[in-house]
Amino acid sequence: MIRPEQWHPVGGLVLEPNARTAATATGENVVVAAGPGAGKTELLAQRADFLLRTGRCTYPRRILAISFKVDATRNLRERVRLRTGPRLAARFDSSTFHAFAKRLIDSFRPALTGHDALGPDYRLDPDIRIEGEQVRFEDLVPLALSIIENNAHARGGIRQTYSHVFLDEFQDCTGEQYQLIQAAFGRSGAVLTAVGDTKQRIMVWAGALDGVMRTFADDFEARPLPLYQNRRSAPRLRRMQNRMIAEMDPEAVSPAEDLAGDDGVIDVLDFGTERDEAETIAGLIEDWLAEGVPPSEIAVVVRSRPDLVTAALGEELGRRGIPFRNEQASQDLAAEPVAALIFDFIRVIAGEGQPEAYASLMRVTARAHASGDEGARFDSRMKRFLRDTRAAVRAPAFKTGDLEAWRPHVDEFLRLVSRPVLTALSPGYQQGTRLADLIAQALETFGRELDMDDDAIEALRRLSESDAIRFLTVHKCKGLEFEKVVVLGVEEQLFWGKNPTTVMSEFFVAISRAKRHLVLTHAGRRARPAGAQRRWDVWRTPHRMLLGFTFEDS
Ligand SMILES: Nc1ncnc2c1ncn2[C@@H]1O[C@H](COP(=O)(O)OP(=O)(O)OP(=O)(O)O)[C@@H](O)[C@H]1O
Repeated sequence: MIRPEQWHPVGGLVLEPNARTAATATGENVVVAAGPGAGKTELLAQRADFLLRTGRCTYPRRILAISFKVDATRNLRERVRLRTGPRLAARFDSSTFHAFAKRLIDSFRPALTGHDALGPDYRLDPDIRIEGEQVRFEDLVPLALSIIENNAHARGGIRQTYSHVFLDEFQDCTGEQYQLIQAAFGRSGAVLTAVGDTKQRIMVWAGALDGVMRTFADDFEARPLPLYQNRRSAPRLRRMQNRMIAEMDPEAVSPAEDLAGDDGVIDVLDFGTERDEAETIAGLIEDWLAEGVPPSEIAVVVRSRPDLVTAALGEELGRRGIPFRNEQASQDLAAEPVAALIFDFIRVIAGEGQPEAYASLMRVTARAHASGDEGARFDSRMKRFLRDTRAAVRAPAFKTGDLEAWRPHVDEFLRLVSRPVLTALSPGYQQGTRLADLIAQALETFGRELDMDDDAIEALRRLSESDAIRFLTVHKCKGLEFEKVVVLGVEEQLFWGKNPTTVMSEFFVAISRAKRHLVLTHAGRRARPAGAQRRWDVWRTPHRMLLGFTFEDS
């Protein structure tokens, strides 16, 4: 343990004064409002390191960090583990609002009474609530709130557990979520740190509270500590962001002298049709890859309906053998341990030299039998099975491009791993049909990728994070950053909405993901893609207002 004055930011980072104050605050709540790339998430990781290393978060109490997306929770957990080491990081719980609420329900379920009462084997379902048996995802936060509000034992338990609470992307907190935070930690000894950016508020449709950061500052007497630097984007890109900030939040504008410099590129490309667009953008991407830009540093962002808007580009990339991943379908799935297990299995039997996949496969399957003779027998059975299956899928008669040919092998593998090991992979797998649904989804997703080129290893590359270019919606790209960002279709027909502020915030989130190179496109005509069921506008108009922010003031 070290004294607070001995603490330095880990990784040799230099924190600007407000960031350092927020990272090392001891008795007071803090709200950090800052623009894109200011290092808000990094600040939380540093703060966790400070609290754990100096013992300000006293053993055995813990830190709770709440983010909005599963991959953001993973990212933060991983950063803290790397910075602080596994032993101290074990007291850092990184969770989504839904997961936190579910944990409360599972721990204090008998406190739910009347219509809210739930049996021990209750299930989760996306759409249907059945009294006593099944709840929807959207019911989790209100049920957890009811527990906290009505049960002093639960309230006391949660307050005893957590001495510090972090709230990431707080601008998107909804009324219900805010109530849960208030009920759990309002007027308690817990110290709260909230970070967010009102200009990136894109969850208004889901009930994000108007002015939640200000409300929080008032209710929790939190000290506002704005950050001013942008650690992510090159100056030319920051100047474009700054022109948008001047419209959205004039007080947060940076002085021009802070943004001087020629580094960074913004291209606006105008196309006749989506085919021309696909060809040029695929060509650009091919060049970037040839120059050595890693695929994981390239993202294509669309406002909505990514599967339709990117269809032509996907075909063109496929034709050129460039792996890409449509995150709409696969991002959440890739985070599921059972999907990862299935993909690793296919990698091992279909590919050459897949040491990482093999090692993680064996790590999981080793759990089937702990140790001793039985363990050794299981191990050799698994190895034999893998050898035989490898031979089977390499036989000339095996139809590599047909999902149905793979299915019996995957089924056999999962049977061998055994159901108890599979259900132990994640707490949610014991409930209802979740495990079976995920297995079916993993196979379907693999099948869809397989249809593109009949190549199992290429299909899996497209599904893996590091080897594929990512197609993302604005909502999925929140909190991420890439060297090259292409925003496809900056058109009135895509960037529209009842609330112009939200449209602007969404565009702002998209463009602020780029570190050095931003490409904005629009096409005059987008042919109706196969599978477009709802309204589809063939003729398109460039979004002049949004594109106007690319012009440098002279
Ligand atoms: N103090 C610092 N010094 C150098 N680099 C930093 C510092 N803080 C953050 N960074 C880097 O800057 C980039 C942006 O940081 P981070 O993702 O934490 O920003 P953010 O404020 O959460 O952004 P956004 O709201 O746009 O998602 C990251 O690459 C991070 O590693």
